[in-house]
Amino acid sequence: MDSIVVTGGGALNGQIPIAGAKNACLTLMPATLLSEEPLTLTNAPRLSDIKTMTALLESLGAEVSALADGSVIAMSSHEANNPVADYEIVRKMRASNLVLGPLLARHGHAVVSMPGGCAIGARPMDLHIHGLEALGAEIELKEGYLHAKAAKGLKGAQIELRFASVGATENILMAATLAKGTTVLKNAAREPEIIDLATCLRAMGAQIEGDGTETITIQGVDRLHGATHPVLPDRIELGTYMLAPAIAGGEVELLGGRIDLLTSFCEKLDEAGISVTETDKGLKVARRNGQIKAVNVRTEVFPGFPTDLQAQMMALLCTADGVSVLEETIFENRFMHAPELVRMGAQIDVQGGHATVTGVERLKGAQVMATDLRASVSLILAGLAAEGETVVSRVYHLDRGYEHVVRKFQGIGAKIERIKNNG
Ligand SMILES: CC(=O)N[C@H]1[C@@H](OP(=O)(O)OP(=O)(O)OC[C@H]2O[C@@H](n3ccc(=O)[nH]c3=O)[C@H](O)[C@@H]2O)O[C@H](CO)[C@@H](O)[C@@H]1O
Ligand SMILES: C=C(OP(=O)(O)O)C(=O)O
Repeated sequence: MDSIVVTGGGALNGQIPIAGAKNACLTLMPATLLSEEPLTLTNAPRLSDIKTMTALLESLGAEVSALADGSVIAMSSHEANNPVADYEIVRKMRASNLVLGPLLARHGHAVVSMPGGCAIGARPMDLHIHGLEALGAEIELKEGYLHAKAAKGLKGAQIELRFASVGATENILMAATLAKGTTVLKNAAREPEIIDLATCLRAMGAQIEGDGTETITIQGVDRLHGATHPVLPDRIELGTYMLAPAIAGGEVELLGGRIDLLTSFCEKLDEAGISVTETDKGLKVARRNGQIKAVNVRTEVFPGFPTDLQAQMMALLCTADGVSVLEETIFENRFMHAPELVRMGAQIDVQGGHATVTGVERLKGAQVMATDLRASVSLILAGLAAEGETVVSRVYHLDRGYEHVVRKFQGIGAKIERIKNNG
């Protein structure tokens, strides 16, 4: 298993281009199943999760080509007639569950392996299931697979989600585009990735209003056609790299970055003493003066502070002046980076969903282990400012969500390399 070695110290300066959003691309790709005509995505990120989604769609009979070094994904579901999403692929990535709604809408039945829990939480599927059942599907769990059928086709319905789940909103939205009649989805997720999906579906001929608000209305149509859609910039990759100069010093410009994708996060950076300025190419980030101030952070659904940036923010707060409290409200087990940061000299006390971080003057390099995608990158960020060498193992997690991660950090002057281990 490869590892990443970071040598801390030294300010970071330069530019980083922000890729297309993993979480948008992973929901845009299954949308191809809704049409027999081609769907092309531009600005796609080059990530292992995208390869997994490619393999899943191919297993369903779709044709998927990665063009222009992977930044364009051309898909055709003309021949996609297998409605079974196999455990062997689904188990690799939770987002595989996003084929359920499209398969059901297209074939009237679908058999999709339950994705199972993951390191950050149990992540059940009840909201996806209840929503699709409200559209007229009958869903049964048999031998680890969700067997869904809608013999008479899907029908528009009024659905209110108990929690504004991103994935459930996406599955229901996609299924409802081909249902008969009107669907009104209340307490829908409002994340930018939902708006991106709705924008793409509209380009394919869907009738959707209200995306980005709590109520989405979908008027079902008979068929969707082909389209070409640019994937929106990755706000989590953006926020991650914004933290690099915040932690290590220097000034970095994030090309393609937008404040509207990260308003709560930018407000917290401001409170912590980090300046974020809009430029004609993106965002520039630097410390306002030497010291980082302690801040309290509570993760929330959009437009609140994103859970996917909580680990990276914790890395920043480890060397802040004072005591910060981070509250994780989205996932029940998302502080696995804390004990690893403690190995680097951080002072963190985790009690249930709260982590209290008492800032220390300097972190110290150590051997640490990545436990999930965002935890991995938080350890790299911590290593950038630590004294000495930090070796992060199990970095395959990183490949899921950060394209050319080493090259991008090196581009701003970080001392970082990937050590291949073929053993
Ligand atoms: C591929 C993708 O886009 N992943 C993102 C998506 O995940 P994902 O779509 O899985 O996240 P959800 O918004 O669905 O999950 C949020 C919370 O709702 C719970 N829940 C969800 C569904 C359900 O049927 N029942 C239920 O109880 C989950 O266990 C979790 O505690 O949104 C998360 C929250 O912003 C992000 O961290 C992930 O990076
Ligand atoms: C939790 C994440 O992804 P996924 O939902 O694919 O596990 C993430 O991107 O941080």
